[in-house]
Order: sequence, then structure tokens, then C-alpha cells
Amino acid sequence: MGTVAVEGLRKSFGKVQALDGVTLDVPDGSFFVVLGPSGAGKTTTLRAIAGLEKLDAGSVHLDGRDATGDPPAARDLAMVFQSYALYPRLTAYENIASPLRARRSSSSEIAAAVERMSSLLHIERLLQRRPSQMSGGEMQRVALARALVRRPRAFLMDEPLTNLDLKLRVEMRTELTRIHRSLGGTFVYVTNDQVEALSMADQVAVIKEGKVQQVGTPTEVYERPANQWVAGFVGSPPISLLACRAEGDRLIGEGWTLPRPRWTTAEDGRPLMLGLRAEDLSVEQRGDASLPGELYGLEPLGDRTVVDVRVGTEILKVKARPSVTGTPGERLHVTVDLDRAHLFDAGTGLALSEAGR
Ligand SMILES: Nc1ncnc2c1ncn2[C@@H]1O[C@H](COP(=O)(O)OP(=O)(O)OP(=O)(O)O)[C@@H](O)[C@H]1O
Repeated sequence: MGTVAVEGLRKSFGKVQALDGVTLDVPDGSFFVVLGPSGAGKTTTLRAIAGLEKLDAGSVHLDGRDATGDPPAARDLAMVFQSYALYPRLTAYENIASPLRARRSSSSEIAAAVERMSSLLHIERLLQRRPSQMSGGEMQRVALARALVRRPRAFLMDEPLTNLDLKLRVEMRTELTRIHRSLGGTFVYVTNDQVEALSMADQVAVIKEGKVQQVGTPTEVYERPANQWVAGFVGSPPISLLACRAEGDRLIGEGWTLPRPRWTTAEDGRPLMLGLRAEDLSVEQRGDASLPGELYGLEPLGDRTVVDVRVGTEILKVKARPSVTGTPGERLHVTVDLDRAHLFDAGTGLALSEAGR
């Protein structure tokens, strides 16, 4: 078993409220990602689970048992940090073996476990090297192997891929999901990188200023963001937001109108924000629902081009084929897939009811 449940975690550092009532339920065997910007309280949450932070309020349950007062060593959790923290004088083999030596495992058990981990992480050829003889990516793999060699109740990972270059980071994302599948343990993984979160997680908890904004699968968080902030934080290029209001069967903004989506329940006149993702907009096809604008700029990204279109005072980001061309200032229409649009209350930022969608 390896369930982790925290409830109502509160922690302040002087005037900073790092955790403001964090509640999370991590199912056994899941790859659970805590996603949020810098300073959101991700590390503090992880440290609270590990028992490294004295809480102002709240509880931590491990496998259903109240572990709030337990010292870190009694919690049976393994932690992997951003910094590798390898023993500099020990070889990779000895580094990976160290948690097992501390538990007095036999040398044959140790050899078998190190062999299994090093093959899983493709580091067999590094085993006799010391940290000074390895690259950052190699050290990170050894650090992961050292954490994964034990079978603790859960693995807590604090941005373990941050120090790697982009290519290695992308590679390690796939590796980590593969390792999770083959080991089958509970992973609680902290990151500020939404691509990392969406690509690896079974469940994502999005956190901002010490408060959980939404918990769901990557698809739920992306396709049905609970509020405007989550919609803006998750997704690249970021979602475009336009101020508007509903009037009868229309949505009316500055210099544009669209048919009111069938599914929205907003009453007339209420200030709203319309959220449109780049892939739900088009400058290449003409549809019934479209916004008049002018070309602001083109951002070629190889496999696609992001077209910036000015509509009123806002810039919309539109995904287009790489071959798309145009001159800044040119008038054009942006076709909107209204079935995939999002509406938020402009005051509270909360997503409007999607009943009937
Ligand atoms: N030991 C500390 N003393 C004072 N303030 C702290 C301490 N630890 C964290 N904080 C503050 O608490 C808030 C949350 O910090 P935390 O490290 O949990 O954020 P984070 O989401 O992990 O950020 P990052 O992605 O930058 O690591 C921040 O404002 C931070 O400055």
C-alpha cells in the first residue's frame, strides 16, 4: 500500500502564508503531480508529507494512519530533490547501494537490486564512476536509482528534472513514466512545468499561493479548467481571454459578437471572460462563428506556426500550419470552435456551469 492523504495543511513563514489549507488525496500506485508557479507552496507540501516541516494546522495520513506527529524516518518515504546530493567519494554503485546498506541488506540482495535499477535507468556503464566523472544528467539518473532502489511507501520528488538540459528532460519524462509503470509505486512529483505535469501525471493538483485550485486528470485540467487562473497556467501557448457579456443569443465583446454557446447558463449582462485555446481557433478556415481582427505577428515553431491576431485590444494566439503567411496589419477573421470555448465569471474567475455541454 502507498496512499498519502493530507488535509487542511497550513503553514506560514513570518508573513508568508506558504500553505493555506491544502487538502490532497494521493491514491495508491498513482503518479500524482503537484503543479504550480514558483512560490506556490509545492516544496512545503512535499516537506510536510515527509515530516520535515512543523505545521500550523492540518494532518498527514499515510496508508490511512495518522502520521502527522511521526518523525521523518518513521514514515517510510523516499525523497528525490532537484540537487542530486550524491556522496562525492563513492562510486555510482556505492551511492545506489547506500540506502540498502543502511538497512543491512545482504551483499547479494544489494547486487541484485543495484543491477535491476541500473538497467532500468540505463546506467550500467557508470557504476564504477564517481560523481565528478559524470555529467549532470548521469548524476540525476544515479540519484533517481538511489531513491528507487528501496521500496518505500511512496516516492516524493521535488523537481528532479530541473537541472537537466531540454533534450534530457524530455527523455527522462518518458523514462520516469516507464519506471513508474514497471515499479508500480506511489509517486508524488512536484513541478512548475506544465508540460511535464500533463505528460506524466495520472492526477494533477494545480496549486497557487498555498491553495489547491483544481485536482483532476491532465485532460480534465486542460479541457475543463475550474477557473480562469488554471486555464491560463495550463497550456502552451497560453489560452486567449476576451472580456464579454451575454445578450440574448449573442456573446458581445469589444468590436465583435459571436453566437452564444448553447451550453452556457450565464444571465444577460453579467461580465464574462471568454477563453479560447490556440487549437480551437483558425485563420485558415472560414466558419459561422468568427471574430474580426488584424494580423499582429507570426511565431514559426517548426511543426506549427502560432499566429497572433489583434481583436479589439486583445491579442489572440491561433494555431496554424507552418506554411501560413501574412503581413502584419492585414485584416483577417479568426474562426472559433464555440463547442470547445470556455466561459468564466469575470469577477470570481470561476468557470461557468457547463451543464448541457
Ligand atoms: N524556510 C522558509 N523560510 C521563509 N519562507 C519560506 C521558507 N520556505 C518557503 N518559504 C516561502 O513559502 C512560500 C512557498 O515556498 P515553496 O518552496 O513551498 O514554493 P514552491 O512552490 O516549491 O516554489 P519553487 O517552485 O520556487 O520551489 C514561498 O513564498 C517561499 O518564499
